[in-house]
Amino acid sequence: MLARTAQHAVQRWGAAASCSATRRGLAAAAADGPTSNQFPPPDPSRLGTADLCDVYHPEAVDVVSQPLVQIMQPLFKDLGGHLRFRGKAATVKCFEANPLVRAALEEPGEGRVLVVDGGASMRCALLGDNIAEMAHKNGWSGIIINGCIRDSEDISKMPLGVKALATYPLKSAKRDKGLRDVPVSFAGVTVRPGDWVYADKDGVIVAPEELTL
Ligand SMILES: O=C([O-])CC(=O)C(=O)O
Ligand SMILES: [Mg+2]
Repeated sequence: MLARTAQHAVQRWGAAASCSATRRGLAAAAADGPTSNQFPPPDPSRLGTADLCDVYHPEAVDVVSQPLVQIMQPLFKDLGGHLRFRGKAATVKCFEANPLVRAALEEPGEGRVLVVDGGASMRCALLGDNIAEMAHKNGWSGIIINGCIRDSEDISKMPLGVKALATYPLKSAKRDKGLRDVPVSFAGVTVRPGDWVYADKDGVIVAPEELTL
């Protein structure tokens, strides 16, 4: 994988400059002058989804391939105070009931991302300010919900990544709890517990292993 990573990085950022420049950073790349590629190398610490796609999904959209990463369809709104977040996935599959969402976010997050398949219901919210506050305090890095949240004004100020389809003011039911830590499929991807999720303003990508740039 590393060889493939390096190879595609070189293709994108220019053979002459990128190998050394990627390591030495933007300032050094600029100092290389005209031999530098017109695009600066990415900041590897950001792990931006576009830069990750350039390396791990190198084939163009019109080429059928089986890349390492999956890209979620662009269905989600950025509703948390953090636009960029990443971490290992934990999952919940539920429909119009959020007890398992609460239970998951009550656990130590250890930098994980909770991925919730709420069946795209537009009829209630699976997350509100109380649960989101708890998630932040427990060390979750973010939450992605195929469904709705509420208390969104407060959640937008929290240092937590939150992506969801929409906001809706009605709370969910508490029966028919659903399933915890099963594979979930929505937005064109399948997320398995333990996969790595990378989210930012551009979108969400999912990989079976931790990615580096
Ligand atoms: O009660 C709920 O289901 C969600 C909610 O509003 C909160 O966490 O504040
Ligand atoms: Mg609330």
